[in-house]
Amino acid sequence: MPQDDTSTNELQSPAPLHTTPSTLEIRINPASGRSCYATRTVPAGYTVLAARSPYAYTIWKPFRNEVCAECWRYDQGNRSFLTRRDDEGLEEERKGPVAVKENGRGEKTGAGLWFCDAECQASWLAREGRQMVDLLRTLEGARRAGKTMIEVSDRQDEATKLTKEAIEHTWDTVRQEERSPKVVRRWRENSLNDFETDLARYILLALAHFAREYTSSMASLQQTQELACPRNDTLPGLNGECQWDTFASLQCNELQYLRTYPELLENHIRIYKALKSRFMPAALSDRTPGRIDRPVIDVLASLITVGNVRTALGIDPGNSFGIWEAPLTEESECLGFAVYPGLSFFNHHCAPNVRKERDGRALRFVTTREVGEGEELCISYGQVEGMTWRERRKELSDGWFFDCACGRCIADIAAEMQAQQLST
Ligand SMILES: C[S@@+](CC[C@H](N)C(=O)[O-])C[C@H]1O[C@@H](n2cnc3c(N)ncnc32)[C@H](O)[C@@H]1O
Repeated sequence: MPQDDTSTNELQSPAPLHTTPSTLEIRINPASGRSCYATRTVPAGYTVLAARSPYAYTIWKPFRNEVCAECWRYDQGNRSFLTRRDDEGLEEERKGPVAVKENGRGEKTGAGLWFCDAECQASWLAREGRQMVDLLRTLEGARRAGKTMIEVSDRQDEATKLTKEAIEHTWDTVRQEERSPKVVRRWRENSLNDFETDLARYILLALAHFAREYTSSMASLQQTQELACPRNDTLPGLNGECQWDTFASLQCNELQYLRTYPELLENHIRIYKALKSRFMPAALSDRTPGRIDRPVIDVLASLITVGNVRTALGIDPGNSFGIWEAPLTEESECLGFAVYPGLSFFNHHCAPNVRKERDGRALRFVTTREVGEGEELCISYGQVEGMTWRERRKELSDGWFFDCACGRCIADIAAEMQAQQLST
């Protein structure tokens, strides 16, 4: 999983969480794809873009009961500040039967949400809706008992690399299988390990947001809409808060990622099967509480397609930001990852002019120096600034699957070539 150095440690005087769309525009950089450019001179310390909340995210299971699901506060494993769980304390307001399930050991399955207090809980519920708690709880029912950490093995050699055709063929087989409702029902018997369940939570959040956007636009427009995603060359609106169309237009790194970690294809398929089978309307009808909104569930079920799940899985590597324990040190824990679609059009530079500032679940991008009109606005994807160009390239190629074409690398390579020519 690519990681980055997002942290609050650089936060001195928090800039306002406003977005300033007129400050930047997205254009194509021939060497690195879509990229953000300043439309006017921007002073140092200026927030060029911000998002209050990610479109989709996950907190890794080992940290789930140590991190507030709303403000992402983490206190080195101390849990005493977390006083509320899931929708605890709100039971009396429920319309239907309580959606608590039991696992094989007779323990209650929760939704995996812990909050500092009623205020954090209320903020989360106001944004995500109470039915999201039930959806997460339903998904948690698929989690295999026992402890499984992230399972990513060492890189494979060339001979074992997956091809695009092999990936397509594998997914086509899944598409064939799912034609039979009986087969899909059987998929419900499969359980997921922790890594798979955590990735499935991220996908579920994204698709639940999509379903909500879709149903509300249906309600307001009262006309049929096209569910298909926009093409990959779409230039999105410049707003830190985004919808599915911007999310789905992010660069997909499925092939590069699976070629590096081929065994993950199996995890991806298990995740898809769990989502598909557990959120079938029929599967939910006998289990979910009265407050789950049927139209949203029906739309959600229809959005759990091979295409949409692959989109979400392919976006994670290369676009997600690590949620790092702050302040950032060598020992900081990576608590999870989050995708903020509006912020994913910033390219990497080995001498960046924009820094990331995480403030709770909000992320803002702030200039580190004055940036001239027309200049590219770039962040650093990792902590590579102190490395040689060869080290930087390796780090970026290994973690982010691209050969860096930033101005600093081009200049460093050119200087080395010139020095070599002079010495011969
Ligand atoms: C988060 S996306 C940035 C937006 C992307 N350019 C696009 O068109 O969607 C990261 C991807 O942008 C490209 N990229 C970013 N910085 C780059 C750089 N310095 N050199 C080459 N490619 C870069 C790589 O393909 C990388 O995987």
